[in-house]
This record gives sequence, C-alpha cells and structure tokens, in this order.
Amino acid sequence: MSALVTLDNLTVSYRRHPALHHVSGEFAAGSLTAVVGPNGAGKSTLLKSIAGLLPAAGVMLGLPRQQLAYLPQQSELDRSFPLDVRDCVLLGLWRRSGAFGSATTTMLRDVDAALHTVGLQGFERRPVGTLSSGQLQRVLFARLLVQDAQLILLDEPFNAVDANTTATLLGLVQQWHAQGRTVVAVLHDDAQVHTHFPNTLLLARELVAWGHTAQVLTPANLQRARAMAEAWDEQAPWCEADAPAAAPLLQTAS
Ligand SMILES: Nc1ncnc2c1ncn2[C@@H]1O[C@H](COP(=O)(O)OP(=O)(O)OP(=O)(O)O)[C@@H](O)[C@H]1O
Repeated sequence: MSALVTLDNLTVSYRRHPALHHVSGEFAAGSLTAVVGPNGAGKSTLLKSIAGLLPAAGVMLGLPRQQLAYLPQQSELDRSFPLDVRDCVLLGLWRRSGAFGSATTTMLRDVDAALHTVGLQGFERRPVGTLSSGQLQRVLFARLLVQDAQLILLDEPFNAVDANTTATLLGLVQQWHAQGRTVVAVLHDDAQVHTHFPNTLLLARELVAWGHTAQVLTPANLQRARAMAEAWDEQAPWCEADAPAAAPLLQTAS
C-alpha cells in the first residue's frame, strides 16, 4: 500500500528539548493505527505535527491538507465559546460553505443526519458548553462525519467517555477504516488497541516500534518504552539536530 503520511527523521522540540526525536516511518493509505506510549512520550506532538499545527519539516503528506481532519484532546477545547451543537457540527463543512458562507438546506440535512448517527437528535440547539464529556465527543465525531476527510487524526478520543459512547464512536472509526480512510488515534487502553487497531506506533519520544499491533505491543517493547520515558532528563543536552532558537517556546528540526 502507498504511504499517505511519511515521517522523515521528524524531530520536534519545545525550548530545544525534543518531544519527538528522529522518528521515521510511514502511515499507509487506508491504515488504522493506534499511537501509544507513556505520558509525555510525544504522542500529541506527533498528531499536531502531522496536522500542520507545529512547524515540522519531517512530515510529508500524500494528500491536500484540506483532506485532513484533526480531533484534539477535549482538554484543549474552549467549551465556553457560544456555539450550539448544530453550528459546531456545521464547522466541519467549511470546505463546502467557505469561511463565511451560509449553510444550505442540504448542509443542514447532512448535519442533522450526522447528529442522528451519533445518537444526538434533539440536541441541535443545545449550547456546547452544557454538554457532558461523552455528549461533546459525540458532537465532535458528528463534525468529523460531515467533514468527510481522507486522513483522520484523533487524540485520546475515548478519554472520559463511558463504555456505551466508546462503542458508538469505535463503530464510526471502524466504518471510516472500512471506507478506506486513514485513521491515526492516540490511545491509552492496550486492550482496546489489541482488539480494534491492526497497526500500532509505540513512542517514547523516540520510535520504539511500529507495525502490526501484536508485534509492537510485546512486554519487551512496553518495558523498553517505560524505561526510555523514565530515563528522560529535562536537563539533558540540547539535540544537535535542533535549529537555533527562533521562537522562545516552540522550535522544530528534521
Ligand atoms: N507547548 C509546550 N511547551 C513546552 N513543552 C511542551 C509543550 N507541549 C508539550 N510539551 C512537552 O513535550 C513532551 C511531549 O508532550 P506530548 O503532549 O506530546 O506527550 P503525550 O505523549 O501526548 O503525553 P500524554 O500521554 O500525557 O498526553 C512533554 O514532556 C511535554 O511536557
């Protein structure tokens, strides 16, 4: 299968300390991959780099960026924004409506169909700030549904979500995979990864293993990832690959 996303010696640093260090490999078109690793392993940094939110020179996309959808961790979302559920899902249609375009009847029908799919019919006019975590995650998946992207990046999509909602959302992930879309999800539940994700990328700032899930999530690899994470030293020398300081908080190098 051809590569949809290629990582070529990807190094991303904050204050010159690498959060990702010399990571190389490929996400094949149509693949379904879990990204796992200890806290602070660089998983969110990897997704943000692929999404183009960090200036990462080592990421090559085999599709236009408009074909990419990114779901951040809920903790990164501003829920106080005055938006109702229907308008929140409508944002997923910006490619069809344009930044300031108005919604057509067809678009509103698609939005309501997506809300029905995630079990939230009747919630159209609810302010998003009043939703539970699980309900908000269903709304955000409805937005992904209407966005209709070929590459879908999910950062801890089932965090703080109950078993029932997780099953519904996992069903959508399986559906996207069956449709030939490429899905990459940061997850912490190894059993869930074993059951639902054919491929896994195990990170501990550096790449520990990447391939078929059963061959990646071995006790030896997991132990190695833990040891690498524990060995991390905030005072370690700067990575020689880092670019000279250009911005105070965030730099990247390949
Ligand atoms: N904006 C930032 N400024 C400085 N350091 C950062 C920033 N974002 C992340 N880091 C650091 O980069 C490292 C990797 O963070 P990242 O969030 O990518 O890890 P993660 O694997 O997603 O962690 P978790 O499982 O806890 O969500 C951590 O040491 C973190 O403290």
